[in-house]
Order: sequence, then C-alpha cells, then structure tokens
Amino acid sequence: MHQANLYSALRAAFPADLQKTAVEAIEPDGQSLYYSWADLEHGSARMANLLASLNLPEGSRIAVQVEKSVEAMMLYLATLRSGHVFLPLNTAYQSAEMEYFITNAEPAVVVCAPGCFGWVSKIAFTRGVGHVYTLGTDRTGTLLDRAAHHSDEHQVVARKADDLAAILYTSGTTGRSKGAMLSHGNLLSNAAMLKVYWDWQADDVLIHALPIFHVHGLFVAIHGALLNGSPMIWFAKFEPEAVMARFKDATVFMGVPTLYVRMLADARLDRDMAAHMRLFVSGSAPMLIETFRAWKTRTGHTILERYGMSETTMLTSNPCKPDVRYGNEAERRGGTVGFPLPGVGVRVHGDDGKPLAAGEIGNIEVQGPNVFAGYWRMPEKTAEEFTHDGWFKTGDVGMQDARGYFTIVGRSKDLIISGGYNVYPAEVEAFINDLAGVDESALVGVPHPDFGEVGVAVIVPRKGAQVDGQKILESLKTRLANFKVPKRCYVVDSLPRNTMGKVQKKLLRDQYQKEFS
Ligand SMILES: Nc1ncnc2c1ncn2[C@@H]1O[C@H](COP(=O)(O)OP(=O)(O)OP(=O)(O)O)[C@@H](O)[C@H]1O
Repeated sequence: MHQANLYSALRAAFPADLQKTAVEAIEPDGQSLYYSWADLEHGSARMANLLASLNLPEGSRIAVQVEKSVEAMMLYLATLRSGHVFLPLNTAYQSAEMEYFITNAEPAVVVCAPGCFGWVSKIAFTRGVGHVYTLGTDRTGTLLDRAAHHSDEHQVVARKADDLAAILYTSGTTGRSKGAMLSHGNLLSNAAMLKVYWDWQADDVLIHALPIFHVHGLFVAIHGALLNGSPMIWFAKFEPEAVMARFKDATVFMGVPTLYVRMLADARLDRDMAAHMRLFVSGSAPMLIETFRAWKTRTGHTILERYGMSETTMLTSNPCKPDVRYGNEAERRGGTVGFPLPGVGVRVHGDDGKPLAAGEIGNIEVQGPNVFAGYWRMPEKTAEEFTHDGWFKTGDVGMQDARGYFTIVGRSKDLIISGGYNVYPAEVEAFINDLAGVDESALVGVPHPDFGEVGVAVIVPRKGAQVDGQKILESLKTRLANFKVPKRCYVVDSLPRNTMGKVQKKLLRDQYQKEFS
C-alpha cells in the first residue's frame, strides 16, 4: 500500500464529531485543559506545515527532548504526517548523551525544553543541525510561535509501509544506545492488532500517565487510544493519588510495575475505586508476583502483563478475552508475559540454534510485521542480531510452557555463568523475594578468579524489616543448588532504576565489579 502513513490510519479512527474531547490534560495546579479531536488535527497540521516550510529532505530526523505535553504529542503526529522521522529522547539525558544522539542521528531539527536551549542548541549547531526550536510544558516556546503562522490544513504526505516513522534509541541498560528504526508499517500493524487483542471498546477512556519518549507511552498507549477514537486523561507526571482519583472516569490504564507498587502503597486503593475500570496493563519490566496478587486482592482486577521492546513494539500478551489459538484460554497468569500476539512469531532456541521443547529455557527470537528494520547506521550490529533464517534475537532468555505461556527469566547479557553453570537471575531473585522481610532484589554477575563469574545479591528490605545478608545466603543454601547461591549479599535502601522502572544492572555490576579481585 503506497498510502500507508500511520497518521492517516489514526486520523481515520477519530470520531465523526471532531469537537468531542480527545485529551483532558491535567495541569500542574490540578485544573483540566480540554483538547478536541479537531485541536489534535489542526495543531499537528500547523506543525507539519512548519516542517514542510523548512524544505527538509524526505525522512529527516526530528529529534525531540521535551517534557511531556499534549503539544509534544502533536509534534509526533506532525512528524508522521509530514513524512519525517520522530526521534524522542529521554528528558534525563545530559550533554554527553545528547552529543552522542545528535552526532549519531544527524537530525535536521532539534526541539528542546526552553530551559535547555543554551546547551542543546550549542551541541546541535556545532553538529550542523539547521533548526533548533523550544517547546515548554505551558504551551510556550518557539516551535508553537512559528507554527502559529502556518495554516491548520495539511495534506498528509504519502508513505509506504516500510518507510521510517521513528527511531527509538534503546535506553542502554545493557550497553551503548542503538537507534531502532521503526517503519509506519511496523507501528500500524502492532497498534491494529492490539486494538483487537485487548478488545478496545467504543466507550474506553485511557489514563495516560507514562512518559512519551519510550515505546510504552508513545506507541502502545497513544496509538491504542487514537486508533480507537478514545479520549485520554493525560497526566504529565504520574502521581498515584491524582491518577487513582480518575479511575472512576476511565476504563484503561497502562503502567510499568513501579506505578502499580506506588498505587498499592496508598491505603485508599480498593474495589470501589477501581470499579469503573476495564483493563490494567503492565509491561516494560517484570512485575513481581506479589504485586500482581496484591492488585487482584485490593481491586478485584487481574493485571494483564505483556512483553515487548523498542526494536519490535509488542510481542506477547496475556489474554484479554479467551484466545482461540490456545484452547480459549483466558487466564492472565502472573509471572508470565502470555502468548505470542497474533501475527507475531515467538520461539525459544538454544545457543546451538536448535528449537527447545516446552519448559526449556533458551533464547527468545521473534519475527513479524512489527519487527524493526535494523539499527540506525549499524548494519553489522543489525546483522549480528538476526538469525540466519531472519528471526530477531531479542536478547531475552525465557521459556514457553506446555499451555503456551511465555516467561522471561532474564536477559542473555545478565545471565551469569558460574563455574560453567548457567544461573538465571530471575529464578534466584524469585527465591530471595520469597524470604521473610525482603521487598525486592537483584542478582548480578561479577568476575571471580575460580568460577569465572559469581552472583552478588542486592536486597531491599520491606519497610521496617531487619534483614541480614548472611542469613539470606544461609536460607538460600537450603533451597537452591550451590552454584546458584550468591556469593555475597548486600542490603540497600533501593535499587537503581531508570525512568521505565527497569533495574539498571549495569550500574550494580560496575559497583561490585572488584568484589573478588
Ligand atoms: N513484561 C515484561 N517482563 C519482563 N521483561 C520485560 C517485560 N516487558 C519488557 N521487558 C524487558 O524490557 C526489554 C525492552 O526494553 P527496551 O526496549 O526499553 O530496552 P532497554 O532495556 O530500555 O534498553 P537496552 O535494550 O539497551 O537494555 C525487553 O527486552 C525485556 O528484557
């Protein structure tokens, strides 16, 4: 299909009455600001016309490092409709990181927060970027000033399904950031399939409280709502109390596990509060089974956990309704990431490249219309990450059980090989988390003169609990094979996490690197 611009597909799903509310944005003072569907269409048209006026080459990168706002979402839509490539950047990135991304991606336009214009524009102009605009959270900045002079009518630029729509830099929890190139076809196929698999309803209302520089908030959440013509209640930042207060007006919530943990910490969370909700989705990082169970007990809702990544968008999901492919199975099972999504191939292979049987742990490999076109300007790296028969190696280690459910047990880079034996961090962490007084834990591998590598456990105690690292190790010795038992155990206040709630194991590994040298 020549006209495969993702924006056209989203636009086609807007309700007939464009004056209806598309986004209710909750301002910092708690007041609501309402954006209609017409506002999204016209606001993004103005920005698309501004981009068109710059006469950029087709497929130019538009790098965006701004705080979350509805206008920032419009800029994403404007980039799609003008046929350019959206490049969202985490607002936490500092100058060394921005220098890397700008040098690597060579954007034609950079949009940054007004307060960052000084240093960002310096980097950008030195690297030959032609245009630097600002966009503030309070609807200020040169981007909006300039866009205001442009027409609010814009003809969507035709794109083919394999034309690039976005580049998402992986956050680099396992190494240097790589730009995953996602096409209009990748994004649309995934969004259209999730609309069906998650059973989006005509009266759904999404609470959007995730950042929009990442696959979860930008693609899964925004595409989900727009492709269903569903309004969003939009929070620039996640505040448990404010978000929970709106459960009564919404039906769908998407979060990373830490958001659920924070809501559970509020004693007011109960069945009544969540009665109007239809679906709670979790992903981006593994959800502890305790969190899954506690949510069910407190709210009556079974969280739907799904699994995906920047390179592929969504891959597997627990069922939302009975899945005919798996004997009409409808159970959402905690600790698993569910079934392969329709149209997505997910398989488990051993290091020798051979398929593994149900229950055997190996490398998760995937294939489908959602799988990215490769890493930006890294053809060798891209080639390395695909198997000979064209499947993408996710770098995740896991298994599929006899009923078809997938479980992730870790990432291949986090796998610890101790004295020749494989230690899967997720397995050991699950045992540690079950011990009295433990809230959560992380197991990392560090160099060891005899074993090559050994596990070091880092443990966060429950509030008020006294936990002794030595005692933890002793209890593990009675439950686990010796090669799996960590050699040291440290008790800390919290684990280092990135903004998506992922534990940054690289930082922990660096910290304990010299333990045995
Ligand atoms: N439900 C889930 N359970 C367990 N892990 C998950 C789940 N959802 C996502 N993940 C993990 O997140 C990864 C994808 O995250 P993302 O694409 O943001 O990369 P990253 O971790 O931020 O960066 P990098 O790939 O550089 O480490 C998956 O490969 C998987 O390890």
